[in-house]
Amino acid sequence: MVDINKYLESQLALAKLRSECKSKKDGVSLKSRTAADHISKRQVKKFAKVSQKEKVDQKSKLPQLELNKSDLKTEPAVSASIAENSDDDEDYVPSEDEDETIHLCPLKVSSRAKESVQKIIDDGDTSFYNERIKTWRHNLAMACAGDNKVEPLSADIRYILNGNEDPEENHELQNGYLVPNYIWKQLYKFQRTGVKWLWELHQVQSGGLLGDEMGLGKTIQIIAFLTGLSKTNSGSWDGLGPSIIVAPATVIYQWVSHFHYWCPHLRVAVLHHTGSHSGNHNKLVRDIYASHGILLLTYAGIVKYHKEIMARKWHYLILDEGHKIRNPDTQVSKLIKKIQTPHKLIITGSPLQNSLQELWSLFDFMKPGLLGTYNTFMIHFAQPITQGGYANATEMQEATALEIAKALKNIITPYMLRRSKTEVQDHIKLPEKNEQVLFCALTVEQKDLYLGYLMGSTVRSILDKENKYGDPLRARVLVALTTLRKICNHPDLYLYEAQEDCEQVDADKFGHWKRSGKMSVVNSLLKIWQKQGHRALIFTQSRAMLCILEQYLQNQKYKYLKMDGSVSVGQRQNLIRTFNEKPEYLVFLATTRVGGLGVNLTGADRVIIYDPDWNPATDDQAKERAWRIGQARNVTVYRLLSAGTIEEKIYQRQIFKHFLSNKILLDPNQKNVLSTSTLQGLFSLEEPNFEGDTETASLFKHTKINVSNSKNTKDKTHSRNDLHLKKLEAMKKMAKAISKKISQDSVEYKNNVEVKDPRIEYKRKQDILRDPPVIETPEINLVDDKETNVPFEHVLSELDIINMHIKKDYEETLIKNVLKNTNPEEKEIDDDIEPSDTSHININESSKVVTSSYNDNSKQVCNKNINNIKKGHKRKHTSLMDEKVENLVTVKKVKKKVHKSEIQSGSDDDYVLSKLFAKAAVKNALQHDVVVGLAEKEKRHRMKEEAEKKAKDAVRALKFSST
Ligand SMILES: Nc1ncnc2c1ncn2[C@@H]1O[C@H](COP(=O)(O)OP(=O)(O)OP(=O)(O)O)[C@@H](O)[C@H]1O
Repeated sequence: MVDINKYLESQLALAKLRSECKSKKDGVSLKSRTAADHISKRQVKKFAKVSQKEKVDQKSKLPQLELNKSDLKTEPAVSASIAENSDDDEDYVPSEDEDETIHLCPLKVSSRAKESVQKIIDDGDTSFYNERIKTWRHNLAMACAGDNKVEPLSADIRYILNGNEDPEENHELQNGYLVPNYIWKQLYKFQRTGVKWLWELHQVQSGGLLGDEMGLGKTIQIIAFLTGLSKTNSGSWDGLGPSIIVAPATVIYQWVSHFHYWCPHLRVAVLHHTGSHSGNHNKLVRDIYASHGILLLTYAGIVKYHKEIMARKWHYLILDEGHKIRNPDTQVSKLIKKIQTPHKLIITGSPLQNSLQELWSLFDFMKPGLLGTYNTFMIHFAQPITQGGYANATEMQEATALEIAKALKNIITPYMLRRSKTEVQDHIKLPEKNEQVLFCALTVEQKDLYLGYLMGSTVRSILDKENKYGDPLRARVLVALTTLRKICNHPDLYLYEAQEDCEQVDADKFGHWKRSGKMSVVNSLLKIWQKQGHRALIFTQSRAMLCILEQYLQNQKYKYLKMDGSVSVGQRQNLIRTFNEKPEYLVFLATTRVGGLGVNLTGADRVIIYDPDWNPATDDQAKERAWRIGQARNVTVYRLLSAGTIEEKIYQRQIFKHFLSNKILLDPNQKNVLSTSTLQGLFSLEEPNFEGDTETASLFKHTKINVSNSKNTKDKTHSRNDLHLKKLEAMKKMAKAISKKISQDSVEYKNNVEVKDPRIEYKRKQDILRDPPVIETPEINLVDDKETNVPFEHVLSELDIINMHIKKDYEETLIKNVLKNTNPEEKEIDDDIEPSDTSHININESSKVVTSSYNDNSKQVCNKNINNIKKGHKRKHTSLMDEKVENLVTVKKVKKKVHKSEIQSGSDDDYVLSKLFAKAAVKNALQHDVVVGLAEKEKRHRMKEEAEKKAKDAVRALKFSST
C-alpha cells in the first residue's frame, strides 16, 4: 500500500528543490544570473574585437604592451588599444582627453549647472589685449593718484592701495635678477626659496621639477619667476622670451586669470578653440612669439598644433601637472620632448604615481641623461626598489632597495624641489584635515549582482588556469573589473548595460539612492552636512555615476554645480569661481579627471571620493582641491569603498603605490605592508572576519576608527549612540527569539486545534519551514527632515528607534502576537541576551502584558507604546510607512540644533561617523593619513654593506649608460 504521507513528503521536497534551483542557483537570483549572462555575451564579442585589433596591431608593428598573467598579478594596467575598444568602460580608463565628451546616462537630467557665468578672456585677440593693457595702466595711474575705487584689481594695484608708493620697485636677487616688490612681498618664505631655486636652475640652463604638495602655490612661484625674468634685462632674450605653458584643459583659464592678476603686463594667449583669437592659429603663434608672450596649450593641443610649435625655438617650456608625460611611450610625451628650448620645467604635486618608470620619463624631459637610458634605469634602479617594496621581499632585497632608493634620491634632489604642507605649516597655517576611508556595505541587490557576475562566464574565463578561452586576457580582466566597479557604484550602471536595447528605463526607479550602499552613505552625509553648514565636493570616476548623483541631488532639491567633460573648457574656471563665491551651492559635483586636477575649490570643506582610482595620485589630487592655501575651515575627506569588493583591492594597491612613492621622495626606510595580489583575489567577494572587520581594516587595525572610544568625541553623543547600538542589538535578538517562539507556538497551536487533514498540515509545516517569518533588521536613519524645537539628540530613545524605523510594522505585529500567544512556562526568552543591556521579557499569560527589565523610564515608554498599539493608535510616521517610504525618519518633528562645539570639525566628524555606524551603512572606517604615512623606521643593518655596494654599482651603471 502506498503511504500517502510519504508520497506527499517526497513530492513536496522535490517541488521545493526545483523552486530553489530555479530562483537561487549558486546562491544568486534569477535576475542576477540573467544579467550576468547578457553582459558576458556582449563582453565576449568585445574581446573578439580587441583580439582582432591586437593581431592587426602586431602586424602593423604598433607599440604593444605585453600581456601575461604575472603582469596582472601586480596591476591590471590598461593598454591604449583596450581603452579605444571599450567604449562603455572608458569612465575607468586613464585618458588624456578632458575636452567635450558625451554623457553615458539614460536619464535626462535637467542641467542646473549651466549657470550664466562670466568667461575669462585671454589675450589672443590683439585688440582685446591692447584694451586690457590700457585699462590696467589707467587704473594703476588712478590708484597711484589715490583713487581706491578702481576695477579690476591686480596685485600691483592692490599693493598701491595698501599704502605702498612705487609699483616698479624691485627686489634684487643674486646676479641682477629682479622681482617686483609687489609680488615678492606677497610670497611666503618657502615660495621665495622656490623662486631663488628656479633662478639658479636658469643660470646653469638646467631643467627642474617643482614638486610642492598640491595647493602650496606652485603657479604663483612660476609666475613670480617669469615676471622676474621679464624685468631682468639680460640673457639671450634680453628678459623673458616667448614661452609655452602646457596645462590640463580645466586649468588653462586659471593660468590666464593668475597671470592677469600677478603680472598684468604680460601677454597670455590660449591656443585652444575656446581662446579669444580669431583667424588662423598660426598667426596667433606668430603674434605671441613676436611679443615675447606666453602661449597656453592643453596636452591634447600639443598633438594638434605641434607643427607650428616645433617650427620655433622657445625660451621656456613649462608643463603644469607635468606627470601627464609620465608614460614615455605616448605620442604627447614624445612630441613634448622634441620641442626646442633650453629651459624646461615640470610642475606637479604628484611626481611619482605608479611606477619608477614614470620618474624616468619626467627626468628624460627636463634633464635628459641624468637617469641614464631607460633600460639601465629599469634594471638597476626600478626593479630592485620595487622588489624590495613587497611584503614577501627577502631581507636582502629590502636592504638593497633601501640603499638604491637613497642613491636615487641623492641623484634627483638638486633638480627637484618638493615641500610638504607639514613642512611649511608654520608659514601658511592651514586648517586641519581629517581623512577617512569608509567601508560601505553593499545592498542585498548589489551583493546578488556582484556574486552573479563573479560566477558568470567572463570571470570564469579569466580564472581558467588552462586559459582555453584564448586571448586577450588583459582585456577580459579590465572589462570584468570595470563591471564589478559599476555594481559597487550603483546596480543600475550594470543592469542598464545588461538589458536589451528595446527595454525602457524606469526613470523613477533608475539610480535610486537606496539601492546603492555608497549612495545611502552619501545621502546621510549630505543631510548632516547641510544642517551643520558644510559644503561638499563629490568626485566620481564615471560620467554615468555622475549623472545618477546629479539626479539624486535634483530629487533632494540640493543646490549644486556640476563639472565634467561636457562643460566647455572656457566655462570651467567660471563655474569654479561661482561655487567658491556663492555659499548657497551645497555640492560641487565633478568627475575626478576633469575637476580633480589643478583647480582651487576652497569653497568646500568636505570632500567625498565616491570611487577609488587605481592610481592613488588621482584621488589625492582630487581631495587636495579643498585643503590648500585659501582654505579657512577644517577639511574632512571621506573615501567611500564597498566593503569586501574590488574597491578594497584597489585601495590596498593604492597604499602600495604610496609606499613606493614615499620611498623615493620622502623616506627610503618606508615599511612595506602588502603582498602582491592575485587574480583569484581580485575576483572574489570577501566577507568581514569574525571581528566584523573588512580585509583592509584588519590589515591596518591600528588605524581603525573606533567611534565609541574616540578621544575627541563628544562623550554624550557617543555614549548615547553606543547605548542605542547595544540596545538595538538586544532588541534584534529579542525579536528573533520572539519570532522563533511565535512560529513554534503557532505550529503547535494549529496542530492541536485546527488541523485535521494530514496532507494540509504537512504542506503548512513545510511552508513555514521554507518561508520562516522574516526577521527584518530594523533600518534606522537618525537624520530627520521635519522641524520642531525638541533637541535632536534627545528625541530618539532606543524604543523609539525600533518602533519608528522598522519595516512593515513587523514589531507591532510581533508584540501583538506575543500578547495573543503567550506561554506561561516560557520565562526567559533569550539566553544570549546579557542582563546589563537587555530587556529580558517575561510573558505573563494571564495579564498578557509584557514587562521588561528596562529602567523605569524605558518601561514606561515601552508600556505606553504597547498601550498605543493595543488601542490601535499609530504614530504619525506610520502613514509614511504605509506609503512605503523606507529608511526615512518620520517620527517626530525635530530640529537639529547645531551645538557650538559640534562646529569644530573633529567632533563634527565623530558625530557623522557615529550616525553612519549606527545605521550599519558603514562597516569600518580607517584613518587614511595614518595608513599611508606609516613609516616605521626599520633599520636593517645586517645586509647594509652589501646593499650599499649594489647601490654603488647601480649608480656606476647609470653613469656609464648615459655617456
Ligand atoms: N603667496 C600667496 N598669496 C596669496 N595667495 C596665494 C599665495 N600662494 C598661493 N596662493 C593661493 O593658493 C591657492 C593654491 O595655489 P596654486 O593653485 O598655485 O597651487 P598649486 O601648488 O599649483 O596646486 P596644484 O598642485 O593643486 O595645482 C591659489 O588660490 C592661490 O591663489
